[in-house]
Amino acid sequence: MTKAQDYVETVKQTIKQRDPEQTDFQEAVFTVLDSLTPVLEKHPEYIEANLLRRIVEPERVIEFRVPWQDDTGHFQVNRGYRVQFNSAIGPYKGGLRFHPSVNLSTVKFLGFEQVFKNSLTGLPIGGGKGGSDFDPKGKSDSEVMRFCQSFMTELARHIGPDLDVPAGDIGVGGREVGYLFGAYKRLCGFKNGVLTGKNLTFGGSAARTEATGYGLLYYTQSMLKAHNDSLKDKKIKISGSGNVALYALQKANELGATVLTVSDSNGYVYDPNGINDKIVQQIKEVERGRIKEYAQQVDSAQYFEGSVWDQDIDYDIALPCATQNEINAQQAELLVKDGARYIAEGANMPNQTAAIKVYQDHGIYYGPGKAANAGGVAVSALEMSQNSERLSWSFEEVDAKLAQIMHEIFTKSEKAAQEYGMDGNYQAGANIAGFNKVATAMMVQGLV
Ligand SMILES: NC(=O)C1=CN([C@@H]2O[C@H](COP(=O)(O)OP(=O)(O)OC[C@H]3O[C@@H](n4cnc5c(N)ncnc54)[C@H](O)[C@@H]3O)[C@@H](O)[C@H]2O)C=CC1
Ligand SMILES: O=C(O)CCC(=O)C(=O)O
Repeated sequence: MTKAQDYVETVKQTIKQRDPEQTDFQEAVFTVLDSLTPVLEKHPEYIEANLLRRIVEPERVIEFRVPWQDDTGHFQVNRGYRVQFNSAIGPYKGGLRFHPSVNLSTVKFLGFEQVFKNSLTGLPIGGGKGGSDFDPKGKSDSEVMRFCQSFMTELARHIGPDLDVPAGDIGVGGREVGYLFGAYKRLCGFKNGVLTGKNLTFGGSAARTEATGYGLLYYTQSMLKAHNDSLKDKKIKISGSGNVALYALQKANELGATVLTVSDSNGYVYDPNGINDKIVQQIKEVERGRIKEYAQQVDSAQYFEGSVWDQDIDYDIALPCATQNEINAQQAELLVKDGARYIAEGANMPNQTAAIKVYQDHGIYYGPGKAANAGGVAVSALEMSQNSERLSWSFEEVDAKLAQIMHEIFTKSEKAAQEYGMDGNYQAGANIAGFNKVATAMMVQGLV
């Protein structure tokens, strides 16, 4: 074992011992650490400075009670979190997730990923993430509002436009960001740089709603182009039907691909003629319905219970846009068998580590979430810029910057992989390129 390998193993063991139950967090961290061994060989000063041990420890973890009243008058309690992971290159930045599965391991894994993702955007944002085990599904607007108000009553003291700037994630969209902003304003006054993903009427950015899904397709375009390929006439499988999935679908249709599937946590719809994004938008964004309603409206579509990744059909590109660990090794084997050659992650960590190994073994081009889905946070950072200068840019201007940023993220990752002799390994490339900037910043800031 080299000194670098030995150091990486020691850091991994420390995490396993200190937080044995945080399996999602461990998965995210180990994937990054494994990519960094060659960087440590080249930079022994990072080992000397115990940099990895510091980088895997959040700067601050906030956990709080969120009491709220439901429509029947009963008092309910949820748990709220904000993990302020790393502020080496800018204020903490990252979304809030409201979903019953949220726990400390979830927000720590998401916060850790966010550090490297935000670095890859080239914009001055550190990494953070938060959320709650509150489930907005099935709740009335009034219940969601009361929950958001209570959540912000505690969170407000920990955030600010130059300190920590939350946004949306699963279960937190425009409605929730609006309620959270209203509550913050009553406590601290109108500072629109405190949250992103806001409504356009009070400082939201054009194209933020579309940014993660559109950005995913811009990244995928760059990846295909690197292999003299294009999206035209490609068959795509998308999972999820939320914010990321919907706008990935819309952009894929616009770019001439055929999207065969979308899904939710109950099942998926398959339409060999191509999924119509306007119908999905109406069902999910307007009616807040379930995806099976699509098959009730479109003759050529069928609805199936279960995971879309168990469906056996030929296709070219996989875009998982639902949630973490949605694809296991067996499902990855099926993807290979079905002829898919590219996979780019709209969701955060949708592939289990064993699934990624399958892609590597079969030469499937794999774009990791921290690169492929960075478009959302990139446009959030552009929203912060617009708030600071008290101006609003046009949709076309923001969209053009987004496309440029996604292209640069792909190129940076590709080059970093090449530099370390791992040509075509976009996962290692993204981890290394994201790490380099944060590492340099931490080294010159002394013991932080
Ligand atoms: N909203 C954003 O700007 C960004 C989101 N992401 C990631 O993208 C993913 C999706 O987020 P959003 O679209 O914003 O959330 P959303 O709440 O709008 O949609 C989530 C979607 O995933 C589906 N889903 C949730 N749990 C599932 C499960 N266990 N199995 C199958 N489907 C499931 C839901 O039915 C829904 O269609 C998450 O991993 C999130 O962290 C990443 C970057 C930015
Ligand atoms: O726009 C943001 O700050 C949040 C984006 C996010 O949560 C993510 O990239 O996973």
